Amino acid sequence: MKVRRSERLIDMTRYLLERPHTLVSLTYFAERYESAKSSISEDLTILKKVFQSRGTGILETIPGAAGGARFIPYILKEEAQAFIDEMADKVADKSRVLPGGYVYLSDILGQPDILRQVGRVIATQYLNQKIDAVMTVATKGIPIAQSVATYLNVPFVIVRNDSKITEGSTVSVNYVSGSSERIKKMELSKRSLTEGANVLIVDDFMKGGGTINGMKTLIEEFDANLVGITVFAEAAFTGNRLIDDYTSLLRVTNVNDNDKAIKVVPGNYLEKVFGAEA
Ligand SMILES: O=P(O)(O)OC[C@H]1C[C@H](OP(=O)(O)OP(=O)(O)O)[C@H](O)[C@@H]1O
Repeated sequence: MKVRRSERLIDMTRYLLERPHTLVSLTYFAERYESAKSSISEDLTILKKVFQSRGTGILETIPGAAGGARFIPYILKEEAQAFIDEMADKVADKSRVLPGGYVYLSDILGQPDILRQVGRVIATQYLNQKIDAVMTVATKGIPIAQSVATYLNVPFVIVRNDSKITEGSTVSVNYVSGSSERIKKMELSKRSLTEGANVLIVDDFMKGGGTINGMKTLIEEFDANLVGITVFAEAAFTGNRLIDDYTSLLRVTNVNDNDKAIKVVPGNYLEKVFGAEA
């Protein structure tokens, strides 16, 4: 039985939002709603306009027999800026200061609504780039990687600091933990990445950059390509930071575990993604 437009629009919206970066054919929708392709095209035009005006994302419409629609989630600069400012206020709490210049983030990055926004913000930075996998290191980076991977609709791979029989054969690299000057090892299952894969690195926190640098080395070992590095927060680091080309949502500019002082400002995300006037 033919489905009314109001019902089609609601169901199409859900269907497309659950399948970001995926081309859904006109034929599929026409059969799903037992409606003419011309009606579906009109539906998609309505969705395209509303998604754009409400800042939901881009609805690419591809014409022709093999045509269809592809939903690309993004976040508008104003919404991203408001979220980053809100996170800066949340993190700038002296009770979060940890020894060694680290900051306690697990409560913030354990909240689904915050993780959803973090994923949307980071995915927006890479929406026009070919990403085959999102990489992070266990443990605290995992929820961020899962959220970004959901918005980009690609797998995420987890680098580990310990060997597990359940990971099968692995590639391992030694790296200098930038903060502690200690040699550490990280490894990734050989099944995780294929040669030439385009990889995005994400993590919750960067201080000396040694962890990120270790993941960069792993990507080289797989003959894969590093597309970008984005972290939720970076700490001011006076040493020789091992990473120079990265993006951060927040920057912890002043943290002192003696007097528990902490100052948090927006990182370089807004400028890198939306331009200098951000
Ligand atoms: O830039 P660096 O000086 O290398 O530090 C950044 C590391 C340290 C910390 O992880 P840990 O707390 O060591 O590990 P886990 O995420 O498993 O808690 C954080 O999640 C980053 O991965």
